[in-house]
Amino acid sequence: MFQEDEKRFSYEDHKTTADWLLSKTHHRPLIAIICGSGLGALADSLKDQVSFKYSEIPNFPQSTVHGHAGCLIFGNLNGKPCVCMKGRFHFYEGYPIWKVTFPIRIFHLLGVETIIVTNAAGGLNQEYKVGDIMVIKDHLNLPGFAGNNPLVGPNDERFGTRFPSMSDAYNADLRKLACTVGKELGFSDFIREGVYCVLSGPSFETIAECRMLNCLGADAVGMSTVHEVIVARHCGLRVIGLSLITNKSVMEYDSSEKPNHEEVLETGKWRAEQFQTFVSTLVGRIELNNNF
Ligand SMILES: O=P(O)(O)O[C@@H]1C[C@H](O)[C@@H](CO)O1
Ligand code: HPA
Repeated sequence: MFQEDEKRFSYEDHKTTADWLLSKTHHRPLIAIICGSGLGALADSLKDQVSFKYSEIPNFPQSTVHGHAGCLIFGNLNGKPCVCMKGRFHFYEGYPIWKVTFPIRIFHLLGVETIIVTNAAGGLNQEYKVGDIMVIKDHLNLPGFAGNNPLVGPNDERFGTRFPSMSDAYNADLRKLACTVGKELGFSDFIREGVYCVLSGPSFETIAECRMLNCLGADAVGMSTVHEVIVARHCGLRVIGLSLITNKSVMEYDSSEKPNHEEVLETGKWRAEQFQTFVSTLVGRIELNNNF
């Protein structure tokens, strides 16, 4: 694969980035949030913000996708110290998979203990509606079946073990908390729990692929998140994942629907307020300092 020609970042390179950030801000985040496509408004609700463009952070890749602004924002959300990626990196942008997940290890070195990964996704489950929020219960790493796993390559034990378990990837207590918070907010009509499947993109799925993924047990399909989650679990972060169902996957040959990025961003805008309330309330209820 052409991307693997690039030299991987060492533990020391990661430390350089983390130490640079720690020297530039007084914030010491315990929760990291990754904003999915069209969900960047979430980052704007942080109080006492200190913000860095990705272009000024040593070793950081750049965002190239519309709807991913490209800045790292530190601040407090509902009283909790957070760091928020307003814009993530995707494999389809041409980054090697280890670079896509670079920020996760930076979060670990900053002292983060819990990560909230959000994304926009197509709804494969026929009961799902556009605008539903799916709490991710588990994932299917389809690129991983073909060897595209971010942990392929030499393992640095300072980050984590060679063979991490993924049977507990999405923290059960946090999933339960998310469902409780959803109920309390009166959001039950559009909160779901399901399985997210990652593909590499950037092309959307064919009808046959959507049918196959649904048969395999996937409720939603997207182009991100799973690689971040694998690296997060490898270095011991606690994970909760949330998918906004921005479009229904096309499952019928007589349908004239076509998934498109504009619809994805529009749904993000349309659900922005409730999505922000949901995440902010959840953050307020998360127990910190390894008290889990
Ligand atoms: O970053 P996420 O996974 O939210 O973005 C999804 C996948 C593609 O990047 C894009 C397609 O519209 O949205
Ligand atoms: N497929 C893949 N990725 C996506 C989709 C989709 O339908 N919607 C948003 N991201």
